[in-house]
Amino acid sequence: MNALLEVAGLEAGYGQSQVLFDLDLKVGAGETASLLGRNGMGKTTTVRAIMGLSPPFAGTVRFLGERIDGLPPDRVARMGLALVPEGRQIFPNLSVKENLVAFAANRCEAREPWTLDRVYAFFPRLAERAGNFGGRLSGGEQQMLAIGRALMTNPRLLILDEATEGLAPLVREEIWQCLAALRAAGQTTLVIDKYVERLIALCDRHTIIEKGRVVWNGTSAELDADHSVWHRYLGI
Ligand SMILES: Nc1ncnc2c1ncn2[C@@H]1O[C@H](COP(=O)(O)OP(=O)(O)OP(=O)(O)O)[C@@H](O)[C@H]1O
Repeated sequence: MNALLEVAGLEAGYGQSQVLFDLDLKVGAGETASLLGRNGMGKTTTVRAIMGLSPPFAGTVRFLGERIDGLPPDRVARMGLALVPEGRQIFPNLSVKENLVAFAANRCEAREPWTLDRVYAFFPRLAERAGNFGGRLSGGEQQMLAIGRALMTNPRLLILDEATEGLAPLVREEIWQCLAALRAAGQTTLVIDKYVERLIALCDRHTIIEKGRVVWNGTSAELDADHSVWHRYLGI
């Protein structure tokens, strides 16, 4: 696999408290990958370490073959990584349009970059609500805005942390469809979520962590075929 992101031997945590141990993770160019695990197992910490938000204690994070561990978050973002964080964190007092243009860039030098018009075509609901404050949107619209804002940076790698959390089933389905469309468009994506069946349908490969360590990784076909893994590590 031609790895776009390659995490090796990652150890990270908060202050004296170590959360991740010798964690390896790869995402190939053009792949959609998932990071799975029960609550509190270290998924968000992994993403924070990749993005430079929680500098690793040890290990390496390579992006396009270059070391990015230890770089500040803005440098990591400029390399072409974009995070849609847990809780969305859109700007409530900026309009939809202002949220979208705030960090616009063409990080991956795409021939057909994401622009305001393209994001509006992808999420017509955002076009309808262009002048509304972010804080006045529904949960699903806020999630679309968070994804649209990340796409406006034209990321080489899009990371979504619990993008469907707290959404009604129909709205959740809209987000899954949007992720499938991004995959079809060739977007490389790392998805953290808990809906295994939807992730199997969406993703190429999966990594499961427990107590900060990788306990399983494999393809969708392998995860689909072994429900004992779901039971053992995901409590399903
Ligand atoms: N800011 C922090 N300071 C100290 N400990 C933290 C902090 N954030 C998370 N932790 C701890 O790190 C561990 C891993 O948390 P993390 O948020 O990475 O898990 P997660 O797998 O993303 O779970 P969830 O699905 O609940 O978000 C947990 O024990 C958590 O209590």
